[in-house]
Amino acid sequence: MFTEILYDQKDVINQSWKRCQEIGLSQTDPIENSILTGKALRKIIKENELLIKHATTVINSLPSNYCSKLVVVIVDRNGTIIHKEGQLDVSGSTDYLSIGSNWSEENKGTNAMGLAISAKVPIITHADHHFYVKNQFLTCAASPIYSPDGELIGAVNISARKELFHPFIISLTTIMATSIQNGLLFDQASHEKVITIRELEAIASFSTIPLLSLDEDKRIIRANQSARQLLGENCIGKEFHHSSGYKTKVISDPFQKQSRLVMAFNNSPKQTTKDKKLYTITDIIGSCAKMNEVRKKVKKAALTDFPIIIYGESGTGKELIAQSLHTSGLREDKPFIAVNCSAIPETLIESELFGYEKGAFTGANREGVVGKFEAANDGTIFLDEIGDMPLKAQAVLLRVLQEKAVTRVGGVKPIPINTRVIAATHKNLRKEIEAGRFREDLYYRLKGIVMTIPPLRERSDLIELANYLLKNLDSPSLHLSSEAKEKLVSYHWPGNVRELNSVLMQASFLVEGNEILAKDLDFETEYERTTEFSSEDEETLTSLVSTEKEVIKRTLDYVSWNISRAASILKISRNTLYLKIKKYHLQQ
Ligand SMILES: Nc1ncnc2c1ncn2[C@@H]1O[C@H](COP(=O)(O)OP(=O)(O)OP(=O)(O)O)[C@@H](O)[C@H]1O
Repeated sequence: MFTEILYDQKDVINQSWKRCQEIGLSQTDPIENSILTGKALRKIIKENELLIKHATTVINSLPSNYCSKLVVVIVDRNGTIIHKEGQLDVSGSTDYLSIGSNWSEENKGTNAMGLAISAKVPIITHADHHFYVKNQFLTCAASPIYSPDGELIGAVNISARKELFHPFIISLTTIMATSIQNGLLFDQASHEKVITIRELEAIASFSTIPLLSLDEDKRIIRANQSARQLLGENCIGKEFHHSSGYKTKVISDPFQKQSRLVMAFNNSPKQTTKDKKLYTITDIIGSCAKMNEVRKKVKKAALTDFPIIIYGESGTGKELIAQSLHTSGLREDKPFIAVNCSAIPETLIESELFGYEKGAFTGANREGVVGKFEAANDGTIFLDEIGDMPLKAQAVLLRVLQEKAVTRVGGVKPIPINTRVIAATHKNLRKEIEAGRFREDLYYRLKGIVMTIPPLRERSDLIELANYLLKNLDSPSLHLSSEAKEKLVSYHWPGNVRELNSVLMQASFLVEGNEILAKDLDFETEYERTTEFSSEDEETLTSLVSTEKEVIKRTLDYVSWNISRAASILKISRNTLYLKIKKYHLQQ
């Protein structure tokens, strides 16, 4: 049994021995035994305070007689022992495995702690697996410990005299490492939504609970090791989708309670604004005449309650302007609610905008739901992509604007609404009216002040904006060479500021040194693909269009029509994806 269990680890141990020999260690030499003490020790203990706190909790949960013949230690990411429980049954060597000693492979030769840190695997080193003869009386098992962000932060190790070897000791260190990780995750995620996930077909293969912490946009902020095994090591920062073959259970969700409270009772609006970090007027960068004009209009319009229509191509900053209008105005402390009008399915438009009472229809949330208008009461509602709103939905919207009240689906009592309305679109609404796709009466309800955001290619302050965006990337010392500036200025920027940001991000990754050269600027072909084709050969055009349609359909089907996920796979914005679904009449 013993050899079987250790078989997989043989390679790891052999390679470790090889490294020890390569760096000139000799099995019979005295072992390096310097020990950190005083200020230096206090410093690393302070740095690892949280790790020690959670490790202590886990160790204390072991039966009290457990540590009588073995010792449990925690090492930091460099292999230094920062916590110890129990004593080794070694006569004359009471300070074996003492706090402050370093058990990295370079110092102590092949050993479980050192290997758990360097090879990042749970490992047993038994008897003569240890490189130094002096350590061969030991049997040790260690498992690495990761932070909720997936960084290796240390290891938990159990050691005993070799006669006390038990193969299951490695399971114990692994369970302890997982418990410590979960403790850290819960600690750090106390204000976040934490869920556990189960892959439908693979429940049995994972013995520990996969835990995720999500932010309000359902992005993964933290994940324990089991969750990363299921979702991939690079899952942090990605959106999590309940639909993709996982069963989930909410463990704690303080922010949902909070936002429900805000939405239902509207009694903590300052927090809503702060939580969502809305843009303010100082975030509008650019000093060209057209942007100065926009900024002037924003300042003036913010102090009124007139409805506003913002025109501008995709990525020009319409939402930035809408948020700045809100944060510069009298409703600054009240909610700002954005609605993507092209994204709401016709059948759900009323429940989305008006909300619904409990039990209003099959599948409805049991507690009922607050609609967008009610959530935006006293604040601002931002109707994005208004030009893409289906006609039926337009009729519903018109009703709210006329009546200044909403009645929840399944409810009877009209709720008065006092909301500032800001709409935005990349379409010419006049033309849409002429084509019969937009209601004229709605247009006049929405049209108070009109603002047009210039496309980036018409702005003379492109380099100023580029410098600002560069500064906001992680490397503030980066700057543009004169050829790079010329290349930026001569490009036509179909994706506007959003595209500029992504080109600079890519350049900051490609650049060698601090100066971004023209060759580092890689313009996105995706934008080329999404622009209209005009002078193409008709056959090529048809085949390109049908290929695009096919790829989009296949991707949507693959992710069960999860729009965010499909957009992320296709590397286009959600809005662009909605436009394409519409253009190609794609259906689920
Ligand atoms: N003048 C500006 N100054 C600073 N950042 C800007 C400016 N204009 C746009 N941006 C940035 O560009 C990105 C796109 O802006 P935003 O989402 O407001 O565009 P949009 O017109 O609403 O796009 P879409 O129509 O595709 O939703 C954001 O990250 C925004 O912060």
